[in-house]
Amino acid sequence: MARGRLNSGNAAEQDLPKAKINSKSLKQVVRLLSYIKPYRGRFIAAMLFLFMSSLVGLAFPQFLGALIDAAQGKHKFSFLPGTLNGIGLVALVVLLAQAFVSFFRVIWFVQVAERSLADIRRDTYFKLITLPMNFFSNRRVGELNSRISADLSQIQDAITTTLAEMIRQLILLTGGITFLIIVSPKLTLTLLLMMPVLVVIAVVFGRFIRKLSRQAQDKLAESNTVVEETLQGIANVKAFVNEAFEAGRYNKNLRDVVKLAVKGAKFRGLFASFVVFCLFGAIVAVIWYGSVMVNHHELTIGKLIQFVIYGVFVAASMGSFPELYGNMQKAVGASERVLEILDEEGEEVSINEADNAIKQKIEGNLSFNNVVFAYPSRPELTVLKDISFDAAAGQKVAIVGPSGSGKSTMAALILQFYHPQSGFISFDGKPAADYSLTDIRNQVAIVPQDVMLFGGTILENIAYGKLSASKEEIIQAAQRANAHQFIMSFPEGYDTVVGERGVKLSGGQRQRIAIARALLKNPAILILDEATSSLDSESERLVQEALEELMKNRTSIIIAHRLSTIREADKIIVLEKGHIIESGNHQELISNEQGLYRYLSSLQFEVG
Ligand SMILES: Nc1ncnc2c1ncn2[C@@H]1O[C@H](COP(=O)(O)OP(=O)(O)OP(=O)(O)O)[C@@H](O)[C@H]1O
Repeated sequence: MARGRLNSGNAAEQDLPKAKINSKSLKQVVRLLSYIKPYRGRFIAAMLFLFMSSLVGLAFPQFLGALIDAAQGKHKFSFLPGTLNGIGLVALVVLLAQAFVSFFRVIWFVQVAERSLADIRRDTYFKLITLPMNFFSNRRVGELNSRISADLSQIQDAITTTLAEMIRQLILLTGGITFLIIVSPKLTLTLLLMMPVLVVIAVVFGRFIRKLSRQAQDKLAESNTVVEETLQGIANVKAFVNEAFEAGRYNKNLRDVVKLAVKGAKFRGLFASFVVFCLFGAIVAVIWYGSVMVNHHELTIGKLIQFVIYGVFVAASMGSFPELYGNMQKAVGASERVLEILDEEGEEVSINEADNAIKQKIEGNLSFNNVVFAYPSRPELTVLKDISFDAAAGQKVAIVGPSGSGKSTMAALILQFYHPQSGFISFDGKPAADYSLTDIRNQVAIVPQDVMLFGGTILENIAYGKLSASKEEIIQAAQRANAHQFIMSFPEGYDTVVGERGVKLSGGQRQRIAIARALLKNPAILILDEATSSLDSESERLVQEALEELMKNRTSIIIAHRLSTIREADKIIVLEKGHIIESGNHQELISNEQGLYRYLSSLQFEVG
């Protein structure tokens, strides 16, 4: 039982790191708060209502005091009616007003937070997907994902709850203390001397207990690792007859968990006794001293009760600050991480589709001019060393070479995923820098090795090549890509859902979908990253036919793994360790007895 409580708590929330709140971090938060600007009218109204409902909350002890005094025939509150019914009626009206105000306050805060958060989410997501490729090689997808989910949820909580709650508690605290002083400065002094000490002790104690419970949690996780390890390696455990050893290991861990949990329980018990003693002690002390004052006619009973309730208000808001502050720290940390993404330099891609339309046409002439390149994440390894070659419009150029020689890197450079450290790539004789990024990517298509299909219909997946394509265009592309027949063999045809929750397509089928996609895009330059995994001969024939169709009338750069498919290429470039060591057509290269191409060919088929 004790452990159940000890281990409770929202793990995900606990995991979010807290940040220091200082002027720099607050500036960051203010920047993020600028997302509230479009909804500021509603935000201000919500703040106003929050203010009002907190003030009305402060008025309730007044009503209670007035009611009790009125019951004793005393009329101490000049601004309220003197009769019991009169006071009750006013209280009811105020209550209704309070309910009304609270309703709108909550709704408006949520509306503002949801809308501005959706804006932040949209901007963060768009920034993420337009960041250069290099950004992604240094980060894990899970980490980026958590920024969009956990971090932004924390900020959302801060706007909807924490901020409002902090303001409310601040009003209750200052208002409460003010009323305490008005009711009885003497009693207030007694209370205020006790309270901060109690609150500080409670907070420090609470923190210590939380630390203990976290330790117990860690220990428990450790013991679970033992279970996991032994179950995974159960064959080993059995083969070595180590059951007793593992049981002993687990048992020791469990004993530690229990020890920690019991220690935690002791402190928890102590804490509970302390709270009960101090809390009730404080109340008893105040009531005792207050009663003495009532006896001496320094205070009415109504005022005493009022005082006790305000005292509870003040204590409760003092007690709520540490948690609110902790949440604020988490939100500040989350804001910093989100802003980090928003501040990154993105690629020049517009969020408006219309802006990304082709402005400068590319005929298909491509050349590499003394290109030298190392990945920014691994600057010490020069992947491409002084690469120069030309591909005239409509030509087929194949790139071959051992694994790791830099073939895919060349494709990444053509697509402008990265930029050379020296040298340049040009299209139709003009350096890539003279074109807009979207112009280049819109006119270059890639059929990758591993075709990624999105969870959607086959139709949607093909249309990814040209979002504006009509169904007829899509079907036509599928027919040219030898994909129509297999698509129609599914009961739902083009509306068949693919991916995790749908039909799983074979490698060859996925490739033909990718070819249909590329056909629809109709690029001037095509990059074919040949699949390494071999298909069966029928599937291979269908894919090869589709590829031939796709390569017609455009420049094709073929990253070839099977040399049989590139015999007809206009030019073959042989790459080794980032250098072009040979180039020419098949006949020329094969006649070089010492050449790498001839050697690679001999490994794959009889030299002809
Ligand atoms: N994102 C990256 N960051 C850092 N280094 C990379 C990255 N991608 C590839 N490399 C390195 O660049 C070199 C060339 O890789 P590349 O993928 O271009 O070779 P490849 O010729 O296409 O190989 P394969 O035939 O196996 O696909 C390799 O040493 C590889 O480790």
